Amino acid sequence: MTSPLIHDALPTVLVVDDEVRSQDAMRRTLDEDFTVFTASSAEEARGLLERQPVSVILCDQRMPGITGVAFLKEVRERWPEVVRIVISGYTDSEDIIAGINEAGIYQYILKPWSPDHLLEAVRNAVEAQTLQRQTSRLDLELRTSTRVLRQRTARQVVQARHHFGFERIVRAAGSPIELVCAMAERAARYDLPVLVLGESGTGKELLARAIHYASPRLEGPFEVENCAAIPDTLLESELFGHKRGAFTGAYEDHAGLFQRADGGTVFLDEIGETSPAFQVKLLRVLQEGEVRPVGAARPVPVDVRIIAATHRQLEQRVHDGLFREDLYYRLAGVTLTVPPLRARVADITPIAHQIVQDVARELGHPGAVLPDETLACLLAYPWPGNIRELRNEIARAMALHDGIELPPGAFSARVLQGRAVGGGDLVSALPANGTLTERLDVIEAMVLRETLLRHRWNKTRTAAELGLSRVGLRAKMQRFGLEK
Ligand SMILES: Nc1ncnc2c1ncn2[C@@H]1O[C@H](COP(=O)(O)OP(=O)(O)OP(=O)(O)O)[C@@H](O)[C@H]1O
Repeated sequence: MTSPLIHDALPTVLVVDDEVRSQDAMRRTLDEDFTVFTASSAEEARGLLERQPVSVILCDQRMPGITGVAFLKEVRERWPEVVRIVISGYTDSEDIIAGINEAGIYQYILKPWSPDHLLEAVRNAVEAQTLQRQTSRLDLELRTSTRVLRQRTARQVVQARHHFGFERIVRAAGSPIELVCAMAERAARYDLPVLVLGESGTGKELLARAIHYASPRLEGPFEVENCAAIPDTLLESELFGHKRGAFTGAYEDHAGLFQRADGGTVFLDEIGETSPAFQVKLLRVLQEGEVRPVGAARPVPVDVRIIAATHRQLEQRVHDGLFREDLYYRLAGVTLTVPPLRARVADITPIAHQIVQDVARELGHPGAVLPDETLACLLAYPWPGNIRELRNEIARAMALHDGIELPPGAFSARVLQGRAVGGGDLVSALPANGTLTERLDVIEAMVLRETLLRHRWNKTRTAAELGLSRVGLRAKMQRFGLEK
């Protein structure tokens, strides 16, 4: 065995041949471009491979005790990164062909070899090894970053679950939204489409998110599209994607929201506003489980759960021919109705407190206190814009009012007038959805609130005016969350 002066910059080649003359010939050919080691037997070669990193091994097929291919098979198992070349005469070719796959031979060179051919073969082998190393490094980096990404995703999932779970839906004990949440939590477990009905600002999106994070899809994305916000043509490309050149301005392929949400949930808000043409396309996606990007020849399979929402009476729209019946039934696997805020007066106080905290955090505000007089005022207003309106009112009052305590005067005239008339206009205050009992409950709560306010929360006088016993009045106040 000979060990050359190791030249750091040159790749290393190990020549294994029991004939010293062949070894020398190969060394002379390769010496200028490579650091060449030689070994006269498999035994010697093993010793060297154990001590010395080698890029390429050139092995004669005929050696005492072991064939080149059999030895290279061992090399493959123990030093898989070494690129293997076998050198043989014509008569050996059958053995080589039989073992070539098992030994993972990069190339075999026939004797008599020409120096140029040998040099080129070794150069190519070194290049192949460099590429292989780069690929393995990239592969490792990819696997590591995917793992980091997954870990981060798992952490984010826990956080998201905390931020968007059902506990984020603030409500008073006994609130009608409790029943909605209980149904939603059950529905979340099964891969059924969900249709969420309710007026604007009632928390339909919040409920949809909670469903996603309580579902087996929680690690997948939750993608939101407001179908009323963009014209039909854009909506199609936004949801289903488009191919480059599909229309003017489509400079690149674009993955649509459905593809981005693969494995997760798509929340389609304001579904009632979509055109009949778009409804047909959406129906096809739901039926076939695949989307066809605009301008694409082939559809792409997608695996998403759909939660759709609307403030419209969707069944009525079906009846009026404005919404496809077949699509309606596809979307309405489970239908949940979020009651308006005025139908759950008991929720106003805890939600208002939560909003104060949220807004303080978001605006970097020191925080605010809502005195009883202000809460009474908030309770008396019918909140046609629901929780979104409540949130806007509180944020505005916190931003504009000096001082921690927010008196009724910090709120807009609309809200103050609501208090003055004790519940506002009855018709506009009525919920758009719900059973007769639910709607009558809203009216009952408004009448109670108005009378209580007029009598400055004096229960004896309020009960007397309404023909109730004090105990009866207290029970109703409790039921509707009308505690001052
Ligand atoms: N129960 C609740 N507790 C606390 N915040 C709530 C609650 N419900 C809704 N919100 C808040 O009210 C605002 C409006 O809610 P959301 O956007 O979910 O309503 P929406 O019904 O989807 O409205 P739209 O139909 O207009 O899209 C959001 O800021 C949301 O965080």
